[in-house]
Amino acid sequence: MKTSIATVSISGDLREKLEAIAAAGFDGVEIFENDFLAYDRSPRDVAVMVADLGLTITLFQPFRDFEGLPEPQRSQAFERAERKFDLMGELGTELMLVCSSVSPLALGGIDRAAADLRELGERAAKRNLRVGYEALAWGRHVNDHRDAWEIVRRADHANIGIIVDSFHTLARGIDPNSIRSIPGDKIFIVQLADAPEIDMDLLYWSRHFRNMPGEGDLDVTDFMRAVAATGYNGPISLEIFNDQFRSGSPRTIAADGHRSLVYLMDQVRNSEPDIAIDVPVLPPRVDVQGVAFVEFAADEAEAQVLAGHLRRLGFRLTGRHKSKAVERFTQGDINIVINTEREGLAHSAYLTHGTSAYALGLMVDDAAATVDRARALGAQLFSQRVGPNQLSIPAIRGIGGGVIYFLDEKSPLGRVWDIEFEPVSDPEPSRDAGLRRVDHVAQTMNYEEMLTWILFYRSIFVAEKSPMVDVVDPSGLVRSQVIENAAGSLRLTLNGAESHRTLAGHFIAETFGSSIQHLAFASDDIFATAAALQANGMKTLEISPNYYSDLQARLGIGGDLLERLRAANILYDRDAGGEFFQLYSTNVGEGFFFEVVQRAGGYGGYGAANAPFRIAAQKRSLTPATMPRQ
Ligand SMILES: O=C(O)c1ccc(O)c(O)c1
Ligand SMILES: [Mg+2]
Repeated sequence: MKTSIATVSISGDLREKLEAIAAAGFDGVEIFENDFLAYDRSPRDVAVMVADLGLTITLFQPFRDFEGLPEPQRSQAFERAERKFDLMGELGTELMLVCSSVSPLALGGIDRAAADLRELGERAAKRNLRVGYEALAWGRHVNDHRDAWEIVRRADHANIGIIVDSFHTLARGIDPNSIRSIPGDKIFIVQLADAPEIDMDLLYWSRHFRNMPGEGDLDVTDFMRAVAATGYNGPISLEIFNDQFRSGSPRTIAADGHRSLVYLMDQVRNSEPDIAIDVPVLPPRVDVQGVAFVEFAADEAEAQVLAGHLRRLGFRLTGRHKSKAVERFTQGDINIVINTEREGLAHSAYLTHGTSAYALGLMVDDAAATVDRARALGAQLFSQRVGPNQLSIPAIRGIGGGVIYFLDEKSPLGRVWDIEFEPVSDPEPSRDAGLRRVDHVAQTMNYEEMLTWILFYRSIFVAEKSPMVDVVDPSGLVRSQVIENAAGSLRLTLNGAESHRTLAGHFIAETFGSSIQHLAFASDDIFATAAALQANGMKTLEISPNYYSDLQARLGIGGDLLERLRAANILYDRDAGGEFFQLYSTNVGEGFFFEVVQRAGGYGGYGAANAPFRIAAQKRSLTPATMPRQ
């Protein structure tokens, strides 16, 4: 199946757009007329450029306000179409999109529109061109693909077909299964876009908030399944109007687009096994069984400081790497690795970001298949020279240039600790604090990167995203999005900072880029954990007394429980499923921190209601010299 993307989806001038589109691996491109008009080379030059990049032009668009006009506007519209047919000849493209009219002059009437399209088909046929008719969701008389199809059917001309666009259908809540009754060869091209669920004017929503399939909330897979059922085998083409993408990196946006189509077609193939769909077979989405380890890069001095934090959290030094400057700390099922090597990626991560949690190890069923899937989805593979007593651990690059390693039980990877590490007993053991496993990993990034990473995680792993939550930092908004699986064995929170004055923004600025900002560990008894942490000399983040007064008013928490929460600086939340308890470390460096949580019952959230108060407390505890006060 051929992939395509509209030039309007990418930032830059026409050359930059086309280069990024070719580099991302697309077969074709829709030339959005304004992108051509704004460019200063001739149509023939553009045709050569497109061909030199190995692309074909799948569509020229849009031709507006054509059908249903009275005279003299009707004749003028045909004249206008002839001029655009001339241009298409020079560009070397044979398909034009006519979108349904929004003109106040348009008269409406299905037969009138059909007659106009039939005549346009006659004119197009003389030049071996074809015309596809698309219902805009806000079209004056035609705003539903079912009406567009009836018009195309009545036009009854070989050179006239329909163009379906997932946004226009899904945004209006039209059942995409109505596409199944359209003959596949009358669908001239399929345009795809997703969008976040926002209640707003259709035109504004479409022009500013579309995003790549898989990044939003529309059921684009369901739409594409219906298209596939018609036997359609032309190009699938992204048409994404998005303010962020217009200012984003052309290469990144184009690469995300290509990934979204590979992912989408994989989903379609899996859900329509009886339809022959010409796309490569990928290993299935990967079920993550848990976080096997988190690896920090540090120098020797900072490794000591970090080890101190870990010991106060109840971790013990339990292993030393046989050939590298790497130590393993454990508690419950949690493994924390500190890497102080002077070469390799850990060292470059340290030089770039300072002490940082630059790598994540995930336990999966099949590490090799995981990397195969990730590669097919355009992820960058990572490997380093393997020394004696070392396994070659399959890995890909993740957020901020970090790494995600994969371990499995079916290969020696599951015995990595025995193979690569020498057991040691901690010379400075602290009290076990009852931390059982990693509850979640929080990654902070610039807001513009969030969609990229949402798509990255969702396309590779079995994971869903929950709605975006706005978290109020005293100095600005931070947007938070959860990626998690049903079992809760993969829980990632992605935080997008829009301002450098927020805690998240400060962290990105000080550590030179996106990375893991906090690790949350699960306890089965947070009060016992708090007592152990205190015995170990750990300082927890101090929460304002005002917070506890409100807890009493808001949730009716009183008496002994309120006192115990207040005394241990534990935050509390409740949802329909159960209760949630959280406590925080003070900052480790420039905004990194640890969290301890207890989920009682089936609490499914992350304490979003508490975030503003926790962030305010963290900002109070940062040194005023480095952290701008509001
Ligand atoms: O927003 C628009 O006008 C517009 C134009 C052409 C399209 O294909 C489309 O889906 C929307
Ligand atoms: Mg469209």
